[in-house]
Amino acid sequence: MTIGIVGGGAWGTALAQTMTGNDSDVRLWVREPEVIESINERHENAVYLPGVKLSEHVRATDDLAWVAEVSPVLVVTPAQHMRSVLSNMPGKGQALILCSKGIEAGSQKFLHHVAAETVSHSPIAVLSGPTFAHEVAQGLPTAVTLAAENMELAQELAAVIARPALRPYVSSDVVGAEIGGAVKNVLAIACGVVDGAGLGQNARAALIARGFAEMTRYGLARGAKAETLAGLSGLGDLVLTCSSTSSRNFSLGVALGRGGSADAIMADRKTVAEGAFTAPVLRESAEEAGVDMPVTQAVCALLDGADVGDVIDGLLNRPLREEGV
Ligand SMILES: NC(=O)C1=CN([C@@H]2O[C@H](COP(=O)(O)OP(=O)(O)OC[C@H]3O[C@@H](n4cnc5c(N)ncnc54)[C@H](O)[C@@H]3O)[C@@H](O)[C@H]2O)C=CC1
Ligand SMILES: O=C(CO)COP(=O)(O)O
Repeated sequence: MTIGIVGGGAWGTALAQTMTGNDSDVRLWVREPEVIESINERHENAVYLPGVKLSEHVRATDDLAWVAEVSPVLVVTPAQHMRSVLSNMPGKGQALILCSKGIEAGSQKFLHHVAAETVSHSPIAVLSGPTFAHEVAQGLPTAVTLAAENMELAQELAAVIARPALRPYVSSDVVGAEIGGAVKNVLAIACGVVDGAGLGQNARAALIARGFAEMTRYGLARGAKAETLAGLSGLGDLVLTCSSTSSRNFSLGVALGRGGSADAIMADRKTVAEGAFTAPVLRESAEEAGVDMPVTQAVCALLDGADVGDVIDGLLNRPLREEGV
């Protein structure tokens, strides 16, 4: 079988390599000519996933129409570029599996809404969970949530993408799967700040737990199911990303916690730290829904240049409250 992938960053490339595992061919749409050359000539994505040998069954291309001929197509662009990329993709009823994590700035739309608006007639699913690209590319065991409103579609797609070391769990909670992935990126920045500012392991655990409470409040207000938020795409990914400098979001937070400015830190990077883009959109969306998200607000303040000590004091000096709300 042939699988399409749109987006040749670390995650799109890792998924491409993994998908070849069932004797499948992969058509991978890549934006940068030098990355296409690196994948097709040297079987490595030297820019975004260096050091991983790719199968000859991965063919990189700049021809979106060629990728769109097959089904399913995994969509792995940065969240803020999904609309512009998909609006150039011919809709042929191919199933789309969205693997990006974020909320569209400006519209506050979740990515399955963005995809539905840009590619007509495509059934849509979301793949999300604790998945560092470099580990998946090495074939290390990984479990993900695969959500589609139509459970039969979710099961069908799960069978197509399952591999010996990639285990999808199906769900019909598309909104929940998206919210977990989007919100955890923001919380991972906060956990990185705790690390960078030397606040200790207790503070990090507190932040994970209170961050999860925040994710749950927001998720429930937006129609997610609690069990999805407590699953792989929510709590699972939150724990992963809040624990390791392998996370770009966590490492952005570490640099902020050491007193760096967001603009300067991100100017040096080619890779995407989605939480920096999600945080202000999430804050707006939460305010509209009447949901209190103090950690998200703190991350927004830090990204806007607030002093780390002041922001931490602000969080610690909030009125005492009941835990379960
Ligand atoms: N890297 C990882 O371990 C994982 C990443 N993700 C998600 O996958 C999505 C893609 O992230 P990565 O593959 O890690 O990207 P990356 O950080 O490795 O690479 C950046 C990507 O952005 C693309 N890009 C830059 N400017 C663009 C533009 N104007 N239009 C379209 N594309 C543009 C580049 O071509 C490249 O593919 C993100 O939403 C991320 O949260 C999800 C799970 C794991
Ligand atoms: O989403 C991820 C792991 O599940 C990757 O996290 P970062 O984008 O923070 O590197």
